[in-house]
Amino acid sequence: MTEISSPLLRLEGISLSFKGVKAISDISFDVARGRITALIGPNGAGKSSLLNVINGVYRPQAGRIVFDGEVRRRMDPHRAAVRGIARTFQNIALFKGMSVLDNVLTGRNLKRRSSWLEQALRIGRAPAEDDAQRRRAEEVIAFLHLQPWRHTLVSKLPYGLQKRVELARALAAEPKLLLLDEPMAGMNAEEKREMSRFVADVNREFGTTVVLIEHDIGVVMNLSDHVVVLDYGRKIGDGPPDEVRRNPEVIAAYLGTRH
Ligand SMILES: Nc1ncnc2c1ncn2[C@@H]1O[C@H](COP(=O)(O)OP(=O)(O)OP(=O)(O)O)[C@@H](O)[C@H]1O
Repeated sequence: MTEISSPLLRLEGISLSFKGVKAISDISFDVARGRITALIGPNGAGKSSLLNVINGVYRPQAGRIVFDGEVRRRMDPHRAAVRGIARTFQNIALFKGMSVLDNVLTGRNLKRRSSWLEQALRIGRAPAEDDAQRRRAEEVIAFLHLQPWRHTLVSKLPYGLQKRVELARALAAEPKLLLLDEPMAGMNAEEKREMSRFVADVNREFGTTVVLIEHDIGVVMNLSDHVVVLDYGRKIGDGPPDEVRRNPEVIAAYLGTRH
């Protein structure tokens, strides 16, 4: 059995290159269960690549990943989703021609037990399952205050709301680990505050462990329990926000004295 006190995710010596160009060099850190970890660092530091390693989109050349007690050289995207890793993307990846509700329902696909045929003909397990899936999707929509737009096409929504729908779809999968790639990018200060509150609420209400990439240091300091700093693919800081903000190497990277 997995110990509650063990980290939900452990990265050990992860290195990743693209055609010989190093994107990530020997990165190790732990993500504690039920906490919010922020990944920060200048553009091109390797943050998105690292999320792609965690959910199995990229295959690291070295290192290993321990997720919820299971050790792997690499994750496989489907297996990562089945094991409870959900993510949102820097450039929103929703079905723009579908309603908010239908998008959130797609987040529940892995939870279905009925066969394709049962679903197509609405027989067997399908009808009861459809009702249960819909109820769960509606709960997530209510939790994230998206009810007024349940039947609105995603393409008709302003950017900030689309980001929230993406969060809803990821949450609908009931993940253990939620990976958020710049959930507040392109938002104004009020929208960022609102999104921060939603992320904090998700974490508190459902105990979901969160790893997020964020450029706004104010948001990071307020929201996260733990900060990991990357620069040129290397880890240059790892600790509580207050400690990391005093780290001279982090200050140098951010003030641009080495860039
Ligand atoms: N698919 C890819 N093919 C080749 N190089 C890539 C690929 N993905 C990322 N890289 C390179 O890897 C390095 C890290 O990029 P990554 O996108 O992970 O950084 P980042 O910290 O997320 O940056 P940003 O804040 O701009 O999103 C960069 O030099 C980038 O050009």
